[in-house]
Amino acid sequence: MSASGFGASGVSVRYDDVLALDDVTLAVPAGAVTAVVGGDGAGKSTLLRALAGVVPLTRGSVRAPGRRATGFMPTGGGTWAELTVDEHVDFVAAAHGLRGTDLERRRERLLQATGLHAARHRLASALSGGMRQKLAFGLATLHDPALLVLDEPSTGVDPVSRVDLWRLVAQAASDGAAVVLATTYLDEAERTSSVLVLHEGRELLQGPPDEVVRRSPGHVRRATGAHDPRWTWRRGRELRAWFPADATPTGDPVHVDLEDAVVAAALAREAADA
Ligand SMILES: Nc1ncnc2c1ncn2[C@@H]1O[C@H](COP(=O)(O)OP(=O)(O)OP(=O)(O)O)[C@@H](O)[C@H]1O
Repeated sequence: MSASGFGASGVSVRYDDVLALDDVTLAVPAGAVTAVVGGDGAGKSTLLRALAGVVPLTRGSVRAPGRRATGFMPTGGGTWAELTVDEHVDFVAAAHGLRGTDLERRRERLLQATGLHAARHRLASALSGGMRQKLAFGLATLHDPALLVLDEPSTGVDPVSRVDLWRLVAQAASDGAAVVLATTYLDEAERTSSVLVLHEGRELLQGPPDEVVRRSPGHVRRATGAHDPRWTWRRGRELRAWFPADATPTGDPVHVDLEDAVVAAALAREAADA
């Protein structure tokens, strides 16, 4: 864990009989965006909830600044259907003890940054999905948290709003926050400082995106002939095939990106566990 940041060290979390996280370590430095990626049930939400201090640890430790200096945007949540945009700001501001001119300055900043000025008197239930996500982001950052934890902030959001949200995330990091987010969009993760790839609660790969790509196990090829469907996946109009490091791969080489690297790492782990 870096001295100027936060993170998790050897963290395990068990829910009854499910070991959701198994000995995971992650540094979340200030002034940078750190991504947690992985498939369904990989443990992304559990790790973020552990960092936000809302789930008890079974083992390990978390270095975090405490609730008052943490901003948490839960997946698909953080807003209430029956409150207007302005009422959300009032509600969250009250929870942080913000009032007076300081509150009005922060409200104005949120409305400007999220483009929600014209919608300030609208109920959250009458906002588009993208507007709701931007509101949730604005609320999570209203108190200028030192640690910002975002669980799939752009999932289900149209491409234009995704760009807007990403700009807000990058701005929070350049303003000095330690930002950690879960995402299923590997093109987003590719733009972060560091990526943790989780699979069934365990770390598969970790590091700067280009390093993760370089360290991806085995060979990835464009699938041309008949390949075992277990080791094949679709990328746009093409099929990809994965081969273990000691195999002789067939098919054209491809430019491996983070998405290929993550799939390759998951397949390698499945092959090793089989
Ligand atoms: N409250 C809970 N009680 C019991 N099991 C849980 C609970 N929350 C999560 N799990 C289990 O823990 C594992 C990790 O779940 P988690 O939600 O952290 O994964 P995820 O990577 O965020 O996946 P998704 O994107 O599908 O939410 C899964 O097997 C899940 O079923």
